[in-house]
Amino acid sequence: MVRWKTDFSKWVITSNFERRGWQEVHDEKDESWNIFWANVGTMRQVFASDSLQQLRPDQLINHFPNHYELTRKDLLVKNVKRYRRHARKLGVAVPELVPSTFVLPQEYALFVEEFRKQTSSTYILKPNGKAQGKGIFLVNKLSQVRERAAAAAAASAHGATGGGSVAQLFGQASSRPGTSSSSSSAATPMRPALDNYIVSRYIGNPLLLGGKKFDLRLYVLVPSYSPLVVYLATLGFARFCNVKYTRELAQLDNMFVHLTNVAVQKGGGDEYNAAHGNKWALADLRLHLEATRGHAATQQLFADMQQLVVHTLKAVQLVMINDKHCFELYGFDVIIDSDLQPWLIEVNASPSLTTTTKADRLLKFKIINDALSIVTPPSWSGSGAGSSGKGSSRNRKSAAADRQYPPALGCMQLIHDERSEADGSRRTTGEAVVTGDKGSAFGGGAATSRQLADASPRKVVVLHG
Ligand SMILES: Nc1ncnc2c1ncn2[C@@H]1O[C@H](COP(=O)(O)OP(=O)(O)OP(=O)(O)O)[C@@H](O)[C@H]1O
Repeated sequence: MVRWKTDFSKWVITSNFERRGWQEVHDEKDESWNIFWANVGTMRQVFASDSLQQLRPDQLINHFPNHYELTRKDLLVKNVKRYRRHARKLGVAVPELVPSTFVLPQEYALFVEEFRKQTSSTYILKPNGKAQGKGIFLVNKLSQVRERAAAAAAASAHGATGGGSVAQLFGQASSRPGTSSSSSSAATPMRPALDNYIVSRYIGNPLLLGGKKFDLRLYVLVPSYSPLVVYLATLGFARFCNVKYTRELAQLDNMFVHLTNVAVQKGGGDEYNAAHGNKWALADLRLHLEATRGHAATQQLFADMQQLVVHTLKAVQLVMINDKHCFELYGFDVIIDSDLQPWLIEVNASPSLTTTTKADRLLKFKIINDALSIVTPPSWSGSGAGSSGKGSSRNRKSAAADRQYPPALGCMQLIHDERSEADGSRRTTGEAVVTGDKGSAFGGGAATSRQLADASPRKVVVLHG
C-alpha cells in the first residue's frame, strides 16, 4: 500500500491521493510514507535535520533541497545572468529571459547607471522574501527610490531617525565584509529598509486584453535535474487586473492597474469577478491570440514561452542538488509584452493550490493528477500495488537516471529531455504547446545544455545516485 503524508491540507492534493486508494499517514513522526507533499518551510527543516540522507529508495518528496536558487527573486536573477554570460562566451544565443534586474543593495550603483541612460523609464521594486504583491512599488525617478527607502527605514525603526544617505539606506556601510552590526551602535547605520529588494525594468507595454493587464501562470514539472527533464502543462491561466491599464504617472501607485496578483485584485471591491476569479484559461487566450494576432505569431509566442521555461531551468541546473527523491511542480509567472515577447517575472515552488472557482478546481486537480502519474513509479498505480516500507528493486530502478518519461501524459507535455538533446533524436514533443523545432534551445548546431554545463565552474551535485 502506498502511504502519503502532507502538511498542506488542500483538496486538490488530498483528493488525488485518496482517489488512488493510497493511505494517509497521520502521525507527524511516522516515517512510513512513500510520498510527502510538503510546503517549502517543512522542506527546509527536513534538509536541515539531515533526515533526507535517511530516506528510503521508495520515498518521494515534492521539492529539491535548494529550490530557492530558482524561486528566490535575487538568486533567480543571479543564476540567469551567469547562464547568459556563459552562453555568450560559447557563442550561443540565449534570449533575454527576465527584464533587466539589479539586486539591492549590492547593485545599486549599476542600477543608477542604467537608469540614467534612459530618457524615461519605470522600474519596479520588489522585496525578495515577500509574496502576494506585498512591499512592491513603482518608480520613475531616482528620488522616489530614496524617498521610499527613507519612509521604509523610518517605519522599520519605529519612528527612529528617517532619511540618511542612499548608501546607508541601501545598507552599503553595514554590509561591508567584516563589519559587525554590534561593533558600534553609534557608527552602525539603521537597518536598511530596502535591503533584500530587487529592482527590475517595468514592462510598461504589456499585452492587454479588454484594455487590462494580465500575467500568465504556467505549470512546469521537473522530475529530474540530472538529466534535466521538463514537462509543461497545457493547462494554465491568465490573471487579469480589475481596472484598465494606463501608463499615466498619476496611476503609478495604483496597484489595481499594475499588479496582477490575485491577492491584490481580490481587494479591488466590486471590480473583482468571483465567478471567474479574474482568470482566463490558457487555451482561451491562445484562441483569442490566434484570432487577433494570427496563427504564426501565436505559434511563435508559445514556442518562445517553452524556450523561456527550458532556459530558465538550464540556468539553475548546475547549482540544483539533484536528489533522486525529489521532484518539483513549479508555477512560472510570465508577462507578455505588446510585441508578443514573454518575460519571466518569477518562479514559485509552491504555486497556490487554493481553488476559487470550479474551473480552478478541475485544472489544479488534473495538473496534480498528471504530475503524480509521471513522478511515481508504475508499481504505485492502482490501490495496494505500491511498496510497503523498504523499497522494492522496481522502485529503486524507478529512481535511476535511465528512467523513461512519456512524451505526453494528460495535460503534461514533455518539452525537454536532456538525453534526447544529446543524441539529437528528439528535440521537442510539446505538440500542443509548440510544433516543429522552435522549442529547441540550441537548435541549428548551437551548443547543447551539456556543453554549457561543462563550461560552468560549478558542477551538478548528485546525491544518492
Ligand atoms: N518587471 C515587471 N514588469 C511589469 N509588471 C511586473 C514586473 N514585475 C512584477 N510585475 C507585476 O507585479 C506582480 C507581482 O510581482 P511578483 O510576482 O514578482 O511579486 P510577488 O509579490 O512575489 O508575487 P507572488 O505572490 O506571485 O509571489 C506580478 O504579478 C506582475 O503583475
